[in-house]
Amino acid sequence: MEGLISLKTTPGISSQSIPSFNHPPNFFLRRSSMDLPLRRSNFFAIRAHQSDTVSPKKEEDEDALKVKEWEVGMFQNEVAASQGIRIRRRPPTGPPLHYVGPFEFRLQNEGNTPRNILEEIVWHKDMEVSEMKGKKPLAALKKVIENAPPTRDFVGALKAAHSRAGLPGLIAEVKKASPSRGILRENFDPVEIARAYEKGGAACLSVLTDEKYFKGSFENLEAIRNAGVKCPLLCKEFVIDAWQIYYARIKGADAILLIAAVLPDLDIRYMIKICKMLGLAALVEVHDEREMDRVLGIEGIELIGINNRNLETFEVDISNTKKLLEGERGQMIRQKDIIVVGESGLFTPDDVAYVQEAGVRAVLVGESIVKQSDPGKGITGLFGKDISL
Ligand SMILES: O=P(O)(O)OC[C@@H](O)[C@@H](O)c1c[nH]c2ccccc12
Repeated sequence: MEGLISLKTTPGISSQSIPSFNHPPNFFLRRSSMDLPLRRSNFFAIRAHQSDTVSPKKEEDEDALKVKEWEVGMFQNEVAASQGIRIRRRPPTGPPLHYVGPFEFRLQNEGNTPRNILEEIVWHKDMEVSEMKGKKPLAALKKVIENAPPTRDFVGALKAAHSRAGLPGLIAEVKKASPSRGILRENFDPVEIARAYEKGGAACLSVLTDEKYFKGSFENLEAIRNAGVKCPLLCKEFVIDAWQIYYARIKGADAILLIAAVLPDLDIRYMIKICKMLGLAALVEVHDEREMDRVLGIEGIELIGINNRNLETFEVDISNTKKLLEGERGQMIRQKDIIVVGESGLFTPDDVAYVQEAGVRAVLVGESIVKQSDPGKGITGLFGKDISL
């Protein structure tokens, strides 16, 4: 049985004063900008609070707007679920409330506990982004972007590396830690690692910016960009809000990751448009056939990453890349001239040859090269030869 985790009375609101409502009480708006959960208690508390200052007509309009917002939120969650997206968005104020007479109480494990690590990361990101947005509003970011140096051609660099060496172009990842592997490198100097990767023949770099789970940062991204590293940079983030794309752009990103397990199609479409506007490449990441099919239905995608790691369970299986590129899917990818990136769990020249054979033109590698005392030499070990020549 689930535990009772809080119990309190609500001043001014008794169960009798709450009109019945057809919507489930624990439904939350998805958008982080609308942080107020429109449960009936809040909804009517807002009304009560406003009633002496707002005219009845205005109040009615505002109520109608709140109900509409609630419905739109419900619709968005339903759309995500219908696309097979299992990752739910964070309930803004914890577990849903229940009422017995004048008492409110909350139950544990009732939609308030993340079901897996990806969901936990996304819920934490929701809070982080709301806070950062407050400090740096979009309008301010847009001003900075007006004077920002141009982006570098991420896709072009991968294509050039692939046709030059006849091997998958390498996106080398600046990665200090991960939730599945813990700390990968103790003495971690992001700029030094980035320079070693560049010297070792990487076509592009990936820089983790998530702090809590991957011990990365936007400062790392900015420092690598400002250190004169020429490889185009992928901002490796959990993007849930377009604001993050603008922020990545001002911190020096040339490309950004969009994870299909987290984002509904409409969000991916919208974010790809923003990327194009800002001169960024979008690497759209999939893990299974369903996500691949969704993404193949979206116009304008140039780069698809196949993650061999399941972000919900951490299981790694490099045959996933092969599986997702077989048959009609592979055909469609070739027709559309999409560059596929094989991601995660690649350690040996055999691994690289295996995913190349499966059809990738690029690979994204972290652990196996970042762990080496000289990450540049790690690249030589990964490919079985010096690719910097
Ligand atoms: O360290 P690896 O197994 O070589 O994996 C690198 C990269 O693929 C992995 O870090 C990654 C792929 N997709 C992600 C999404 C979020 C965070 C991390 C990732």
